[in-house]
Amino acid sequence: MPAVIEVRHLHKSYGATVAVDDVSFTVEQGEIFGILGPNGAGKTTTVECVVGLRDPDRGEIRVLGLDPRRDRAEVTQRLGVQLQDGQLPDRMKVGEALRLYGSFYRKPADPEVLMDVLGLAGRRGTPYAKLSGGQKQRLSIALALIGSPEVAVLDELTTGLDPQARRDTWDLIQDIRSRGVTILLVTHFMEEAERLCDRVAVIDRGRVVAVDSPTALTERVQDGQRIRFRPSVPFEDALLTGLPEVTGLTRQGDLVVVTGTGNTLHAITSVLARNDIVAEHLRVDRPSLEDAFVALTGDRAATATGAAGAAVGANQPTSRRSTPCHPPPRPGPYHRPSPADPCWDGSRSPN
Ligand SMILES: Nc1ncnc2c1ncn2[C@@H]1O[C@H](COP(=O)(O)OP(=O)(O)OP(=O)(O)O)[C@@H](O)[C@H]1O
Repeated sequence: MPAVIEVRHLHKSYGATVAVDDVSFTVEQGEIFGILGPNGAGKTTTVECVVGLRDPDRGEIRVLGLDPRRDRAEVTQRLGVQLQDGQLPDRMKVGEALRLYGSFYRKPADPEVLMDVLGLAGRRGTPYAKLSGGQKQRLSIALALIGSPEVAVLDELTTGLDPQARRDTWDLIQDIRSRGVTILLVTHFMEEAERLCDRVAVIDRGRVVAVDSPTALTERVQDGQRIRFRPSVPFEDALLTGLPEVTGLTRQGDLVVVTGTGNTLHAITSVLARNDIVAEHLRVDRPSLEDAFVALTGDRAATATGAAGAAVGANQPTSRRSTPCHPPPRPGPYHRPSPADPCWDGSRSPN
């Protein structure tokens, strides 16, 4: 079966800024495919080219075998898009927005069903301005799905949501995929990529540095496991750093953190025992996707970890671009390509 999305040697600059240098990947039917990368890596520019909102300088893109620029009317009918910074007029109601968007499509989904699935049924008559952040996010997903798309492109879909709303949204995305929709997902969140994505393209400085499943990416991390403990009595680093299994040792206050390969745990606990040292509060961490990400992209990807998911570059200032078609020139475009949308007709900010 041909790939649903094919991107080959995509290149896109904004003046002197090279946003996307050389990006290639394919997305197969029924996949949830993630694009992960630090701020400014070129993720949004890549998906904007994929959905036809930007003209690549070089490279080739096919979506369902179509050229997103040349065949844009057809691509628009078959591709649902939720891009960053979507906005609707404050007074537009949830039900109205869905009906309006549905009118752009040949085979619109039933707004009532979508509102049910997305937990918006009770909000049918609520104006956009009165929705919570999570409800706005769910509405933006509903608008991406109102055309019954075969492919959905979702950019930063859970940014700004609380942990529970984020988890609910993940369940929703899995449900959408189980209905046969192929999903291209841009994310900053490691846990999101790990939970949802079948495969991930890691993009750094406009280039793909790896494409693989989250598990396979994690397995690439050389330093394997990380062991933390509090020693019952002080000891010299050399006691453990001399072991062939140990690749590193750091101290965080009275906590010792050892990284290693092979059976590091056995090696260090044996040595400690022989020296009458008890490893208290011992914890073994397996490498995570975040470790793989940092290994692949270097220190630009310094991240914060947390139960709700580590955010790539969470401690970096957000680089901002001018999004296409901003401010929206007509009701509720969510910057989505629509035959009726001036955005779509090239009247937006320059490519
Ligand atoms: N319209 C634009 N005009 C000028 N520069 C832009 C424009 N859009 C993006 N850029 C620049 O291109 C580079 C890639 O931006 P892009 O938004 O594609 O990255 P990103 O990985 O999506 O970033 P983020 O995670 O912060 O959203 C950045 O240096 C950005 O500042």
